[in-house]
Amino acid sequence: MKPIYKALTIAGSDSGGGAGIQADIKTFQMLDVYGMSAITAVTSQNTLGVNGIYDIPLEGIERQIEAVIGDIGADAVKTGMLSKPEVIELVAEQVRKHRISKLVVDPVMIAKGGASLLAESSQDALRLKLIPLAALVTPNIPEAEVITGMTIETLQDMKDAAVKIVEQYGAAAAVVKGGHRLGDPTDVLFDGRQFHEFTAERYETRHTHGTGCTFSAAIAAQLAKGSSLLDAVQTAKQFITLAIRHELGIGGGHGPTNHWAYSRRETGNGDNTPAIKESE
Ligand SMILES: Nc1ncnc2c1ncn2[C@@H]1O[C@H](COP(=O)(O)OP(=O)(O)O)[C@@H](O)[C@H]1O
Ligand SMILES: Cc1ncc(COP(=O)(O)O)c(N)n1
Repeated sequence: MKPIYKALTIAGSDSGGGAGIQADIKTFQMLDVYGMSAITAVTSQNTLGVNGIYDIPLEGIERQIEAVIGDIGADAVKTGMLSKPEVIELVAEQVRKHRISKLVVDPVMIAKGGASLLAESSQDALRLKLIPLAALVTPNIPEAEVITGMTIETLQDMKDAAVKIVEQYGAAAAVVKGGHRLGDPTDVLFDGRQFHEFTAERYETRHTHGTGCTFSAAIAAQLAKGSSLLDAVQTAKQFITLAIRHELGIGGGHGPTNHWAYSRRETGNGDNTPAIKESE
């Protein structure tokens, strides 16, 4: 029998199903990984924005993590919306306690509609407590600017930020995502030794709700299955590029991406694997 690989997401719930826990579990499932969740906050949210955030008490978050890891186990863990410093500290403690090495930290800060998903007071905890435990941190450009205090405009700035997250803050690797720059989006991975750039064609769309969650969940899924970091990021880039290109067009605002597209790419309901240029 094939082994069952398992991944846990510690993140917020998006009632609209496009980001957060829902995006993560859909992505795990499409990549043949058994998905589990520890919910940090429930958001009432749709493609138009977030109109309510209901934090789960710390004890509830801790119990979800203990319940899952204590019984089922997780081959990889990813984090999303953690909102408060106490939550970040709790998650860091759990990661250390359970010796989780394949930890992907997506430093979610602001939803596409502008709602803040991370208190400003959490930024230090993120930098000092969680990032040092990460196998990979996956900031977009505004998040990388907050973490590093740098202004990021050029590809070189993205590289410098990735290096700072690794060398100064102690993550094993960082990928700075380029979706917020103009032109074809290039993501820059620094693995502690080398840079790798992943460039896909930009698809003009407003339906990019949950792109960051989906991308980091795909990386976590691939790591859970034993992929190298480089292969995991490459697959995740293909997964997110297809998911964006095959937009579902749901809702009146920033709609979700298409989590089916990657696994249907060879059966006619998707596309062939998109061209993604990789350079060092
Ligand atoms: N319009 C687009 N077309 C193709 N790829 C995109 C587009 N927007 C974002 N991406 C890719 O989606 C992923 C998430 O992007 P980004 O927008 O930078 O982060 P976030 O969703 O966290 O804000 C990255 O791999 C990025 O390159
Ligand atoms: C619960 C939750 N978590 C994360 C995001 C960020 O989503 P995006 O990938 O669009 O920045 C979100 N909108 N809601």
